[in-house]
Amino acid sequence: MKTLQYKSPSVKGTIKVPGDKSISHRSIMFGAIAEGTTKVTGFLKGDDCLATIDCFRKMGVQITENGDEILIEGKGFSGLKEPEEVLYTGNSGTTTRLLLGILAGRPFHSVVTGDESIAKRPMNRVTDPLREMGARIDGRDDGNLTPLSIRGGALHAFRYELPVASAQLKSALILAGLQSEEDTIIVEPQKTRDHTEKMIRHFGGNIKREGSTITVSGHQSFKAKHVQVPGDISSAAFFLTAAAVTKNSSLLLKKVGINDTRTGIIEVLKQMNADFEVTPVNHDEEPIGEISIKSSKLNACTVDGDLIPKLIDEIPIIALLATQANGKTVIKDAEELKVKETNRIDAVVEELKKLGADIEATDDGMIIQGPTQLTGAETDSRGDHRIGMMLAVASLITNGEVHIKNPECISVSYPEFFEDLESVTS
Ligand SMILES: O=C(O)C1=C[C@@H](OP(=O)(O)O)[C@@H](O)[C@H](O)C1
Ligand SMILES: C=C(OP(=O)(O)O)C(=O)O
Repeated sequence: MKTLQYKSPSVKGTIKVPGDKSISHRSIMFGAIAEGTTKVTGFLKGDDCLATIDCFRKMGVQITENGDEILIEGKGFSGLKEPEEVLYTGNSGTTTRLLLGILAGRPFHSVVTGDESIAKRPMNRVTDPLREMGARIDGRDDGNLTPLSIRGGALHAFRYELPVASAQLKSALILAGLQSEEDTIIVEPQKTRDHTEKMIRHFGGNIKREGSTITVSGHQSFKAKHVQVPGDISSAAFFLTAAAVTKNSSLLLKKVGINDTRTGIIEVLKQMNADFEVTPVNHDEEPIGEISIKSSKLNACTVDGDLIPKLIDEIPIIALLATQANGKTVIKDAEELKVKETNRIDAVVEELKKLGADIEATDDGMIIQGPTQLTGAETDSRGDHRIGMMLAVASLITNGEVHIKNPECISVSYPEFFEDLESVTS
């Protein structure tokens, strides 16, 4: 249990959030399937990405830590060995789903399982199309739930329209497609984060995009590269909110990834009239920027449609922002929240209600009326890192203590979160 109480704090100073989780996972995967030594700097040493490292070590890939660097001795797709042990993906949906895409093309047997939250998350969105490509996959609920058993092998030509906007599903099919005998064509209903596509190009592979259609050719091989992981905008969102909702605040966030498939939070801050500025500092494939933000007088807004995939993980903290914005904020088209680490519609609504927020769940999102003075209460992260961090930021503006059950889960994406929060609050 964590107890937090602040008396009218300001959020001030400079902060560098840890590495991007999505890019960190992919850096290990591409380092493992490339040939040569890949060096990764800025890697997120959170539980989820450490689970990815562990899975590839179990397939015989040598991965070492050298201070701030991770070194991966890749030997190509064919260098991956049949694991003797179960591949344990912990709490990480990204590890589980992307790994399935790699395993689908490997000529060996493996078993993938995760924690009790992963055991409830739907895997058939990935296993059904991978079976159509030629992989043999079985598991509970006809291959929908972990543990999953995979026997990969030759994959054939495949065209698939994704039934759901999911970068994990898209990436799993791309990773399988890279090993296929023929082309794989994937059509996205909405644009989702494109870190996999960018990493393929970075490692010397090719992938084409025309409108919403992605074409991946098979039998690709990659050469080791240096990957520099930018700060995670999904982690930055908690501090952007902390500064915007508190008085006399002024915060600078350095080296934040501002890939335009991830900047939905920036668009929401703009719509809410927040006092902030984004300054790009490079123009690389994965762009990086500095974001400065001050205490803000916020207006309510609508968050929906194509914006949702660009901020899907930020919705818990956007809900908190909305409790401080003037008017009715409507979040819709976000059914995917129901299949994250928790059902995040229920978790956000029920936990924020405990703090006195005026918030209602809908079938595909939530409606929040603001501004409200929040009050202290007993709350529960429910084992979901993003709910835990949202509740911790909420404690900055409650007029009593906030007790958070199971705060440890925050180490999934942000092991130093409480130290960083401490360092910018006064
Ligand atoms: O591809 C990725 O790295 C991720 C994709 C998103 O999931 P979905 O693909 O399920 O939307 C996101 O919620 C998750 O935190 C990371
Ligand atoms: C949904 C998330 O991650 P994953 O799907 O990888 O568990 C998240 O980090 O909010």
